[in-house]
Amino acid sequence: MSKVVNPPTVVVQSDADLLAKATAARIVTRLVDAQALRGTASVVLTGGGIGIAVLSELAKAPARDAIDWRRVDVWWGDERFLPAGDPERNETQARAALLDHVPVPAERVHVMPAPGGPDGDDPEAGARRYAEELRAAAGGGADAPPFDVCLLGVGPDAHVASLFPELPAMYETERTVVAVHGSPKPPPVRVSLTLPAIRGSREVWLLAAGESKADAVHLALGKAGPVQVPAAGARGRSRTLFLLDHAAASALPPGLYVPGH
Ligand SMILES: O=C(O)[C@H](O)[C@@H](O)[C@H](O)[C@H](O)COP(=O)(O)O
Repeated sequence: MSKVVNPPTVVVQSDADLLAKATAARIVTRLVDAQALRGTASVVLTGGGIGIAVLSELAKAPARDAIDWRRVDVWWGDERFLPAGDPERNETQARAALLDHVPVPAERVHVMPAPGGPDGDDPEAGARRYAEELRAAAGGGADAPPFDVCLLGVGPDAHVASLFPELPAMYETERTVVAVHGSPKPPPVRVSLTLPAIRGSREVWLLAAGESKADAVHLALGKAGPVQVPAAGARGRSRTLFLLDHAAASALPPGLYVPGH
């Protein structure tokens, strides 16, 4: 079967606040539609400012209860390898922003490893265990489920999840989850989905707000390769959205998107 990847769609909001609200609304529709089609829905969460702001807006959105939270699987695109409960963990922030406020069953919240857990202090062992969890959820011999939506923040260096330019994880073609050492964004040790796992998603949504992201967004929509520009390699099987605010879209050539209000 030939693999056709649709070109990304760019959607621009006036500022970060509206971007977070509009993305939250979009998540409601996406997960409700997935449940109507397949019974369950799956979402991959991201850390970072805009990613957590989206979760806070989702918690506040009156329509959030249109989602049957008992049938949602929650995964992470990356995690900072810090002890459970650490305020800098993406998990801790996602729980405070959303997961503590909606009835997702604990067994459907697929937390990435933390030091001091079943893997000791070994992020590689944790990555292997998370990969097993993905394989078990996917069933049928697949390596990872086709996530309904994979949310990814974008860094100023065009990183997504904990996939940083030129680091060994960018060369991964087999594994779905890897440990990352030497992350330029603190903390240095992280666990991350790889591009092969991300690309198995039905939809990938890249979120960026602020002028510091403008060049990264420009490169990610150009012809750059994913080793240098990880965001250029993050694409969904059926759809890829770049959800931006005006500042993050400011380096894009005219004509790439329809200017909003
Ligand atoms: O653990 C993390 O920090 C991330 O998951 C990371 O990939 C983040 O999404 C980007 O760095 C964007 O973060 P900001 O929105 O805060 O710039």
